[in-house]
Amino acid sequence: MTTPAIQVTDVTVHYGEVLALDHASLSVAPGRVCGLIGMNGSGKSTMFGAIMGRLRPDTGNVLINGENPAKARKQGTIGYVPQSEAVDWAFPLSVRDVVMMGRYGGMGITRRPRRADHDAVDRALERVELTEFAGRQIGQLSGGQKKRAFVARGIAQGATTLLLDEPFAGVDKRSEATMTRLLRELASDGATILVSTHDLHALPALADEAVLLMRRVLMHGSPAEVLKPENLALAFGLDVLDRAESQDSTEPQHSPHAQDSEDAA
Ligand SMILES: Nc1ncnc2c1ncn2[C@@H]1O[C@H](COP(=O)(O)OP(=O)(O)OP(=O)(O)O)[C@@H](O)[C@H]1O
Repeated sequence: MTTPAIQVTDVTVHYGEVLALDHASLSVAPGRVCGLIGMNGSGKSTMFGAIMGRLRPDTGNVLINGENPAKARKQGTIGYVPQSEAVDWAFPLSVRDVVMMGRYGGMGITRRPRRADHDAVDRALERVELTEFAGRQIGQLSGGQKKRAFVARGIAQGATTLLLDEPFAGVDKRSEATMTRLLRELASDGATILVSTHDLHALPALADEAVLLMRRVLMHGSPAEVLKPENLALAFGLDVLDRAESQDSTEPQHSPHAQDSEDAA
């Protein structure tokens, strides 16, 4: 049997009295795109923290390609695209600097970048179609472009597992389509991708499989199965069913995110 790219087994996490993950288990095979969905506070970011080895579970364990997550992080095999809120966009770093950070994990921040590092950064920028923005301060990109800059950081570091926390929040449909295409291409090249999203409409085009999270994994199946209103109701509450009926759709939750535009950049 193939070793799962991401294996979360029986993970429980508390923040003081708050139970954020409750014996959650999840397995994602290499080359798959998996959507992680759940309401606010259902534990998605905590799940990412556990997978990245940034927090120590009270119970259970995580393996990345059969390795300890701290080791995977050190080796650069796991990359992370944070929520926009988690980034200080005013920081005086260019897009190229951000992508170059993907190379520091392997070489230590004290070493000057070498030709191979610059080449890897160039290739990553090209892959995410940001070459022309390389010199721009990171905060002066559109929402979708910022996300792609962080994907490029993961590509430059050679990550084979990518975690994306809300990559579609605050981006327009065109940026969403560009990101979806990019993630699908990376997966066909063998990368494993776990994406948390509130945008349920994005899931069928994006993901091979989806996980419903509510402190524990309520369901893990195809997007079509997970998006059935009766299954979404398990994670989002019964009002989802009412909205689904009124829209005559199996994709009941429209993303309320603010729009921005790549063209505005
Ligand atoms: N540092 C913290 N200290 C205390 N409680 C926390 C902390 N971080 C998260 N929590 C709580 O843990 C639970 C899970 O939070 P988490 O951020 O993982 O959820 P989420 O699904 O990512 O939410 P969102 O969709 O809003 O980003 C929530 O009840 C949250 O309030």
